[in-house]
Amino acid sequence: MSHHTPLLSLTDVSYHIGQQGLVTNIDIDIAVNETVSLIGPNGAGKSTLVKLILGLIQPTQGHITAHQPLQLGYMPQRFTVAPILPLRVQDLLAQADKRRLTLAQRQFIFDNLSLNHLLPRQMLHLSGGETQRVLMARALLDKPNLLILDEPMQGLDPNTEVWLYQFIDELPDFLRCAMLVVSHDLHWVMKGSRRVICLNKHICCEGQPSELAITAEFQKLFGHHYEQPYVHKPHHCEHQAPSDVL
Ligand SMILES: Nc1ncnc2c1ncn2[C@@H]1O[C@H](COP(=O)(O)OP(=O)(O)OP(=O)(O)O)[C@@H](O)[C@H]1O
Repeated sequence: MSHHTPLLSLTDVSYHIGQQGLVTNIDIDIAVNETVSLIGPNGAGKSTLVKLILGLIQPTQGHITAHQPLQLGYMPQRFTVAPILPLRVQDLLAQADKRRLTLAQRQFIFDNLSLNHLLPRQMLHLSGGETQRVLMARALLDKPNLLILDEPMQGLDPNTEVWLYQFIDELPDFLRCAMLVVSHDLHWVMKGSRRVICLNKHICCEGQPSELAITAEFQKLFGHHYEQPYVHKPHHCEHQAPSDVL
């Protein structure tokens, strides 16, 4: 299927609570295997849009159409486990549908996310970065055709962050999928070639990063934070080989 085969369309979607429009008149098309970055200030409606796509809430206006059977993967912004609930990493991951990936493919995910030693551990006792890796694995094990990442880099140290961005940029063929990445990391968003949608209740602008920075509304929202092109500087360290990054 080509990059331009449509996967999902939002048509004039709004979500209101009473008189308040959380998102309004949203038109978005996502193609098969396309990566789209979603940015916008706090309260812009990004999480609301994600909930609409996940089907957790229904549009109060407009409609959402899947052009292919959707298999959604979702990596949440936060994951909290009640302190009294025993939940091991392997218990959480066991919820994925085992028929969708081969054993070797599942092992690829465990190996690349360095999860093998974490499997017997309690979710409650994991560090932030370890939790993110488990949540990423959980989303991928379902072999989604649309993967939604909600601020996936929160709480990650710079090395792990660089590594995780690279991981999602270079997913192997068997995991290739469309991605919607909610991000506050303008530097990552603007250095890539992925389509960017800037939300501020409505879509205030969208396009390739090179086109985006020049629109007036974008400048107003982000101009003061986005003055210089980003230069990517992984923190090299004599004592840490790239494979030790995790
Ligand atoms: N159930 C609700 N009832 C009332 N207001 C809500 C509800 N859910 C969200 N809101 C409000 O809607 C607005 C959009 O919220 P949303 O969480 O979608 O924003 P966001 O772009 O994800 O923000 P952030 O970057 O801070 O995570 C916010 O002002 C929020 O307070």
